[in-house]
Order: sequence, then structure tokens, then C-alpha cells
Amino acid sequence: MEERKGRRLLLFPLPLQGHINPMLELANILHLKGFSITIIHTHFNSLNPSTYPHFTFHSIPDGLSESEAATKDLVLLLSLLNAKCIEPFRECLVRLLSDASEEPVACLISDVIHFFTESVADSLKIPRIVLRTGGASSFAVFAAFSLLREKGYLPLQESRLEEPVIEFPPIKVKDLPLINRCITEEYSKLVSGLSNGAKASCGVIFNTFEDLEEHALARINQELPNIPVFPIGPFHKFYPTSSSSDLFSIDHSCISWLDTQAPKSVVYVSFGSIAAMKEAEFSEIAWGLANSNQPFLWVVRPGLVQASEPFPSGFLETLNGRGHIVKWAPQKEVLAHPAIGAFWTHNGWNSTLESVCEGVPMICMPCFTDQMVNARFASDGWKVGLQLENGMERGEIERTIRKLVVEKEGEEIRERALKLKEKANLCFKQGGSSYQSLDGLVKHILSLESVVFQSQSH
Ligand SMILES: O=c1ccn([C@@H]2O[C@H](COP(=O)(O)OP(=O)(O)O[C@H]3O[C@H](CO)[C@@H](O)[C@H](O)[C@H]3O)[C@@H](O)[C@H]2O)c(=O)[nH]1
Repeated sequence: MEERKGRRLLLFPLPLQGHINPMLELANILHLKGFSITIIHTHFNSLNPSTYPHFTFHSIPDGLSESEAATKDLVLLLSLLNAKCIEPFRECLVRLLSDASEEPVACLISDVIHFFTESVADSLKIPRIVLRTGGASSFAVFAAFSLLREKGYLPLQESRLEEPVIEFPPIKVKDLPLINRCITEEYSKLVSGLSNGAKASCGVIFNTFEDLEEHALARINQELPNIPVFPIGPFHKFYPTSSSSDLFSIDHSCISWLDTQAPKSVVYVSFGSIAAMKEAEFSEIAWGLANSNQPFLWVVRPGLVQASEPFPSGFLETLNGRGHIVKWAPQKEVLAHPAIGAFWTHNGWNSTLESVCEGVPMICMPCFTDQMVNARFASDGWKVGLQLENGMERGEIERTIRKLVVEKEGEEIRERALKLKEKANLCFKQGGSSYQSLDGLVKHILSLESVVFQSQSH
């Protein structure tokens, strides 16, 4: 732990698992760099302060009704949070800024999707840095939506799906980050909020590293010429911690089950915290796994499939201990386990990065938004995975698993994944690109304080 800086940072995560994890990891990093940490969180998906006794927590009402909080419409949820949190967030900031018993606030670090924080922070004259929890490549694509419209890529046309997006190799038109290939007005508003919110910030932090997303980072530096950009990932590797920010309860039984399996044999299957699928798709996955003859560990989170009995009849009986199914796994520990041979993922950014860090080759099956971009980079950019291009069909699933885990054809992919792991494990060590960028971030935060002290003294 570095010497205390006598400064407090206010961190405001978006209340979704894939956003909470990296924000709290960033909080740990900055705490170890000497800052005091205050986390502001919504009642919706509220956090458990007892797992982070070294931070201060403040919960704000988000104004969501019961039905709004239960919505499966992600775009609606994000729009509602941006509209309804404004006043409670402002009141919370005013209280925190006027609390003379606490160390002075150096800045706010907000999830970039909470773009409403820009006007609140401006009105209170608090410098605002944003955290992009997704990758830099997908961010660069989001930031170029107007260009993509001008060039005719958007809205998507069925006849052009397989064409390359020349400005963003190796992305194809079908990989553009949308939901169900549609671009609604609400979605457009979110995308411009995200991009304009970053442009109006005092800095953008990315959970990525130079060697992984060099081109995208260079492009972002060009697009945001006056905004410092800090690629300081992979966050979870800097100072691994046992603190958990999981919204689901973790089933550790899978680790002792993995201990009984052969090295590099198990397919770990997880589609993150939001993705959902139809019963028919779920059934294809089940039979693809069963027919592959490889052992598998499958996370079937509540809500992944809408069915009272999700498993197809006869499936569980065929397994004979070859499959282990849990509701929520300790994913980072799982991916680091020597028994893991492949990760069948939806390519949420955290899962993608966690897989890269452990050298685990991926079976890519993106569901929506940035996941399409991440999956294309994993399969065609870094070439550390195979993408299921034709939906979920048991025969293709079985062939893809065997190719990636056992067959000669997958050997180069497996080797490349290990090489990329080496790079991932160098960047956060002394002298590495993320290590240096983190030093830059700390200096930058300290340089912002003249602005905030002036405003706090009024
Ligand atoms: O059984 C499990 C399954 C997941 N995880 C963790 O949960 C997180 C899931 O994050 P991610 O892989 O990014 O998936 P989503 O939950 O789908 O993440 C959302 O947030 C991401 C970051 O912004 C986006 O890239 C995704 O598209 C968006 O859906 C990761 O840290 C996993 O380690 C577990 O610990 N146990």
C-alpha cells in the first residue's frame, strides 16, 4: 500500500454485474495507491458494504418502480437510470462535498453509461473521470456511429451483413454493436450519451491493455484529442483480492469437481449476468455439450432460460458425472484452473479479458451490443477463439468444441492464447504499459484538485 494521499475519490458504478466488478476492482487499485474511496450505489442491485470494509458506501434511491426494476429491456433500464437518478445523485454529492469530517474529494469516477453525471458534476464543479467497463475497440465503434451512418453501414441492411466494415477491421457489418440488429431512437440516445459523456470528461479509464487494443486506443486518442486516456487493465490482475461484489451467490463446489478432471479438458460455459435464451437454443447447447464427449462446467444462472424445467428430457441422465452445472461460479478462479481447456462465452468484455489473462481459448457466441465486436476480435483479430457463426446447432457446437479442445486444427489457436496470456501478464508489472498508465492516472487525479478545492471552499 502506498502512502495515503489525503484525498477521497467518489466512485459511481452502473448497477449491473459486468459493470460493478470492474468499478470495485478499480476502487481497490486506487485505494492501494493511497486514495480513500467512497462508493455511491443505487438501491437497485445494491452493494454489500461488509465485503469492502476499507471503503465508505452511500446508497441513493433510483426511483425505479418494481416493474421497472424487473424489466428485461436493458436499453429501457439504462435510460430510466439516467433519467431518475439525477436529483438523488446531486443531493448525495452535495452532502459528501460539504462533509468537513472527511478528506477533500479529488474527483468523481463514474461509469461512462451514467452519462447524466456530466451535468451534475459540472454544476457542482467536481472533475469527472469516466470508466469504460467494455473494451476500447467497441467504444471506438460506438464513438463512430455518425460516421457509420454517413457511410451507409447503419441502419443495418440484411444484404450487407457479411461485408467488412473497412474502417474497423476485422469487424463485419453483422458485428456492429446493436441489439437484435436494430437501432432504435432510445438506443441511439444511449450511444451518443456514452460518446459525448466521454468527450466532456476529464479522462477516460479503460479496463484493457495496449498490446491487446493498440489500434482502437490510438483511434480513441485521435477522436478525443484533449482527453487523457488511461488503459490500465486487466484490473483484476493488479492486486487480486478475495472481496466479492457478486450479485449472485457463488457455488464453490465446481472447484473440487475441476480438481478431479484431466488438464485442459473441461469446457467452461457461461454467458455472463444478463444474456437470456430460448428453450430451443438452450436444448441445442445441452445436446451439443453432451455429444462432444468433453467434460464441461456450465453456469445456468436463474433467468438464463425461461422454462420451469430447462434441461431437455434425458439430458441429465446421459452425463455420468461428465458435466457439472452451477447457478454462479467463481469465474476467475475457474478460468485459472489447470483443468480448463476452453471457455464458451458470450464475450462480455470482462469474460473476454479474464479468458485472455488465463490463456484459455474461446468459443465465441455473442448475444448483443459490444459482445459482437469482442467476439470478432477474439476469433478473427487475436485469433484465440472460434465463433459459432450459424446460431446454436448441436452438430456445429460438438464439432467446434472438439476442434478447439482436442483436435490438431485447434493447436495454433491454443498456442496463440498462451502467447497472449504472456502479454497480459506483463503489462501490469513494473515498467509495463498498464503500470505506467496507472501512474499517469494517479498524477492526473492529483492535478485536478485545484479545480475542486476552489469549488469546495465556496
Ligand atoms: O458464474 C459466473 C458468471 C460470471 N461471473 C463474472 O461476472 C462478470 C460478467 O461480466 P461480462 O463477462 O462482461 O458479462 P455481462 O454480465 O454480460 O456484462 C455486461 O457488461 C459488460 C462490461 O461492460 C459488457 O461487455 C457486456 O456486454 C454486458 O452484458 C465477469 O467478471 C465474470 O467473472 C462470475 O463471477 N461467475
